[in-house]
Amino acid sequence: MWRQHLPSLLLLCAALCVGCTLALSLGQPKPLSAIAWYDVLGEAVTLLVACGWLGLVVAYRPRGWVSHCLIAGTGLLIWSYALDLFDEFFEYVGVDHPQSLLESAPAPLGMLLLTVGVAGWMREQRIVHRQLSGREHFLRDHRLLDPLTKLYNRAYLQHALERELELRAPDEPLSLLVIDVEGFARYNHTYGAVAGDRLLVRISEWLLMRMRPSSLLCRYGGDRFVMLLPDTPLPRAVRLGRLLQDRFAKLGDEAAACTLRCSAHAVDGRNGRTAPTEIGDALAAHSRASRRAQWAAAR
Ligand SMILES: Nc1nc2c(ncn2[C@@H]2O[C@H](COP(=O)(O)OP(=O)(O)OP(=O)(O)O)[C@@H](O)[C@H]2O)c(=O)[nH]1
Repeated sequence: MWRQHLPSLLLLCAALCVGCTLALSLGQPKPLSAIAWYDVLGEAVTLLVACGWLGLVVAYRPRGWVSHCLIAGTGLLIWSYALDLFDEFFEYVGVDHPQSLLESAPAPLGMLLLTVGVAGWMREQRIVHRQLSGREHFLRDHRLLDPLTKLYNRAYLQHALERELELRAPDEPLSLLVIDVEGFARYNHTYGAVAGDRLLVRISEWLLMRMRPSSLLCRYGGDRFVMLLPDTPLPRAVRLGRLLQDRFAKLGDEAAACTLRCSAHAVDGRNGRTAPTEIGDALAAHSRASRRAQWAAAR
């Protein structure tokens, strides 16, 4: 993100160099005994904090007038604080007025720009919040969210897969990962449905933290989740499934009563294969694989 702000940063550096050169050329160094070190400490920390603000703005803000105001505002404060620090080490005999003008005038202007920038930032946040809550209402009204985990539900999965099949390039790989919590019925029975609900929410959050932002996690129903993995060939989806199974097994605590079973499926989407067919086949293959594994374990 910071590269977008390179011109503003270069301008700020140039202005600071000019300010420091002027301050150096106008002032005489003070003897060490005349330096007030507590003032130096306080002013240096203030300067560092202002630099930290600037760092946060350039690291996280996109380009635009709000960012320009924030950068210019913090830049002017940095200028003022830097010159303020300088006059702890230099004295300005006979040039007091130009020096104090150089040092003091930018601070109120910087504060003004910062205030305008922060007001713009808050306005942006209100707009983003309004849009997000509008989207959430839409999803809830159209029954596309699972009420327990707040993940998308099976209707949304079908809709998302249909869109993916329509829009993706023909050679772009696409996979589905079916994830089942084995032993969940026993867990429910032992600890109660409320604890079961809590475990489902925990597992959904755990899964969300382990997937790429472009993937989509849905609660298909009961203890079954489906992850839609765009741009993912089957072997990579298989590896992800194994990784999730292994990591979940190492989680310990109450989740140790259950295990995850994952199975990956390549989505073809050709020869008239629709989203419901692909999802249905993936779930059927998953159930067959689970039954086979359970028989093998029971023998
Ligand atoms: N607490 C809770 N339980 C649920 C919810 N939805 C479904 N269940 C229960 O989840 C269990 C799912 O059953 P199964 O799929 O047989 O569970 P399992 O023991 O993991 O069996 P396999 O997946 O076949 O290994 C049932 O007991 C359901 O009553 C829910 O929202 N909350």
